[in-house]
Amino acid sequence: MRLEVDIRSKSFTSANGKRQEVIGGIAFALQRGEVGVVVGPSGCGKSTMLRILAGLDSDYQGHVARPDGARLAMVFQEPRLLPWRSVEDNVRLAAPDVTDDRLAAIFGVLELDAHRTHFPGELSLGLARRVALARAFAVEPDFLILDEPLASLDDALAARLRDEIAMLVASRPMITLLVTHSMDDAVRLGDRIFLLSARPARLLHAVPIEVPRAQRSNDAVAAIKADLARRDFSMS
Ligand SMILES: Nc1ncnc2c1ncn2[C@@H]1O[C@H](COP(=O)(O)OP(=O)(O)OP(=O)(O)O)[C@@H](O)[C@H]1O
Repeated sequence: MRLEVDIRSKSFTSANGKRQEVIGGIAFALQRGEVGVVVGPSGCGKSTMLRILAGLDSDYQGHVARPDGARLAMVFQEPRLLPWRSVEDNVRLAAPDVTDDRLAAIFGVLELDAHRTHFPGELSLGLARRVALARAFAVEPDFLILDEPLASLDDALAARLRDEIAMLVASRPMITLLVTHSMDDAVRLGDRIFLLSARPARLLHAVPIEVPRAQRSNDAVAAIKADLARRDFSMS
């Protein structure tokens, strides 16, 4: 089971008819069990790339091979919950085959048990993100895409949710691709970090993180970040 990405070019035509290249060359492969983290400047084309990988946009030059029959789950920056359905129904509608035990386990890890009967309008952004993540994991995906799942949360909440994501990722061998602006999150969660240039996005470096995720203490993370800074990976 392998994801192969070779996007040579992707352009949009703006309202005034001008073509604008958004992706200028991104190629990598991810194996089952691997977590790839994409880091790049704002507006460089990360969400555009994720839409291509998810199969939502086929208007590009290049080739993407998703694993045959792979079940895909995607968590967008905004949680996109059904407002008139409870938390539990939002998850069950997306994953009708989920067992009560599996649901309880996911809600347990994501600290959602007390919110099963709440409606999306009653939830903070952090809780709504958790529900979107619960929905994604309930589907038991083979390929999981997370677009900035920790953005706009305060530091403590982001750290908790990051640990919860790490726990859920460890519970299932899938291909995970996560986008973030934070080198700290990238180093804590990734097996490989893909550093993109400013628009049009090109893959500048694919950096493996050799220390196993479970052994990434604060000290280990600080050392990895210092090493990356020393190697001065330029992002432009
Ligand atoms: N449907 C579209 N039509 C025209 N231009 C688009 C479209 N979607 C995205 N763009 C442009 O493509 C560029 C890249 O957008 P994209 O959302 O992929 O960047 P990003 O790296 O995810 O940004 P951010 O870090 O801010 O989330 C932007 O300049 C955006 O305006």
